Amino acid sequence: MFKILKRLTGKDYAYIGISTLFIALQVWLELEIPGYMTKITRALETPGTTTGDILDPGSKMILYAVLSLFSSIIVGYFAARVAGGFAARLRKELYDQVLDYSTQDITQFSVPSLLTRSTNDITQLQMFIAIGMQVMIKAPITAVWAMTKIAGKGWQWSTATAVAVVALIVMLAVILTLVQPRFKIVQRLTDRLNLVTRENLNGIRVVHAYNAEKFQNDKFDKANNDLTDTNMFALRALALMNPGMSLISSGLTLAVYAIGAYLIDAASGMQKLTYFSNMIVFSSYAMQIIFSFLMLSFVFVIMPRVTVSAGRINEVLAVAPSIKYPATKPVEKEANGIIEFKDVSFHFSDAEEAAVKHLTFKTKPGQTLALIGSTGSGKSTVLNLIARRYEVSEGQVLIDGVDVSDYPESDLNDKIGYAPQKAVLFSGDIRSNIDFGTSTNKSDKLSDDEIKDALDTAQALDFVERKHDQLDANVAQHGDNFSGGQKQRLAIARAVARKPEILMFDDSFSALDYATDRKLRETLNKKNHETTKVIVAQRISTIMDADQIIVLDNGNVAGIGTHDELLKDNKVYQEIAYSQLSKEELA
Ligand SMILES: Nc1ncnc2c1ncn2[C@@H]1O[C@H](COP(=O)(O)OP(=O)(O)OP(=O)(O)O)[C@@H](O)[C@H]1O
Repeated sequence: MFKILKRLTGKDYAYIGISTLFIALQVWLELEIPGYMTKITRALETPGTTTGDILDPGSKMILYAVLSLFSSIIVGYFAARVAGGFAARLRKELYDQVLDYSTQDITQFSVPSLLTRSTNDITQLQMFIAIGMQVMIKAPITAVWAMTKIAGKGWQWSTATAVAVVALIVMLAVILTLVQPRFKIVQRLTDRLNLVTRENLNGIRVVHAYNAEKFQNDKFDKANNDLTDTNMFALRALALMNPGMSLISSGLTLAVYAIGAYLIDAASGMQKLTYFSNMIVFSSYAMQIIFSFLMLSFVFVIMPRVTVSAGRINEVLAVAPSIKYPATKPVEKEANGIIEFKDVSFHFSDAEEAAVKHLTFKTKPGQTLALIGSTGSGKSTVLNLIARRYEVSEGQVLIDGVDVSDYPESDLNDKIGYAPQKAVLFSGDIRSNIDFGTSTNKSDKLSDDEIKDALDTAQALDFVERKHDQLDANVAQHGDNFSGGQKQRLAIARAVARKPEILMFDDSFSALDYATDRKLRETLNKKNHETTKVIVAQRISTIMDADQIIVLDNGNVAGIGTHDELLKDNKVYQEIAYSQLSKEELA
């Protein structure tokens, strides 16, 4: 927790300092009030007192109460500023950190857990700072100040107050020991509930189509009930705090009056009046002390959760992105668009077998490299290795003669235009989805003609032009208002518009009909003949014309060559080819 609070800035500490001054003022004003009460009590007991004698201390009491209210408003304002600003900075830091994570780093936490950490967990901390600034500073000042005010007014009363304070501390300690471990579990179960809900909402169509509502509901109920049960236990334990506090404060009042009754009874003459007014003042200050502890207990109620939340946020901040990029640009040794794999193997950390084994190949600029193989054979992994989304386990991946790990991130990204297997679109319009991100190869703002040219290459122009708003046509979240094939074409256009040295298509042509698939490749070859193209495909017809085809089989390289070469003597390739096309079509 303290580690995370180190992020408070000098300005925050200045605000905390100002708040402390106003809190001290507030406490002083509040502690002055019982003094006026004594004056009023004494005046009432004194014969010949007029209304004017009571009006003066009475109006001062009201004035002090109003000033105290204004002080607390000012403190509240600064507390909100510090807490809100701190939460915003922390959220940004967390977000930036997560954005730098590689796919593998993210799997350490899971997406729903990262979401809970950057929302719910940060809100807990924000609340803690806001309440803490008002209460944690005020309570000790009030308690100590009030104690000095009552010191020497009667050891019997002081002993009663000390007993009440010890009873309070013991009660808080017991309850918090019970509650703290539960809150740790609560945050984990909140992650789980988030995960199940997210999964259900994302897959809602499949859930309905398979009549799987009951199965999914049961999953949700389990996550929900687990969370509720754990929360209930913690909240029930915390609910004991209020009655416990009432019991102790009422017990103390009772003790103060009982002791007072005994002392007054034993005293004589004016001494009786002194004891009486001392008792009134004492009970008022004693309540201030107990009230300070009551306020502190609010902090202790949220403290267990906040400690867990701070730990969870620290966990994310402590995981440095596993892929590090150098800051300076390397000197390229070969022409643009040359990809070379030197005996590359890659192993997922949680997998038994390598996903890619001993792959060696080299492309020429403008060439088309194709990857084919059954599902799970390692094709997407090869693309991820080229873009350094994954770090090789063995061997070396080079682009233009330089190891990919020697490129700064943006330089490497500038070289590559990537259309992923599952097209990813962002809410906005077509223009913002095609003119996406930055690259040294394109202008900051693409002209309509450039965007249309990319759409034309991707065979997407016809359906975009049919839209009423054309380039300004709305794109919903995830591109849900477009068909699968349309989404893929828009994703291809986005990659093409980047004008990279290397274009990578991960099964991007699978949702296209054969004619569009062929036309797209022909246009690509014509307009982007200098660009190296890497195509992952399941269909032989998509890759037949490639300059180099790599056949993958369960991570192993089953063969590398042209279509004719592989068809002649590569068993795996022959199997795939003959299962899709006739001998005449393949010839
Ligand atoms: N994040 C991951 N963690 C562990 N193993 C993974 C992960 N992603 C993929 N794999 C495994 O690595 C192997 C290669 O996966 P890859 O996605 O490269 O296959 P692919 O040939 O592209 O398949 P497809 O044609 O179905 O897209 C598979 O066995 C897969 O189960």
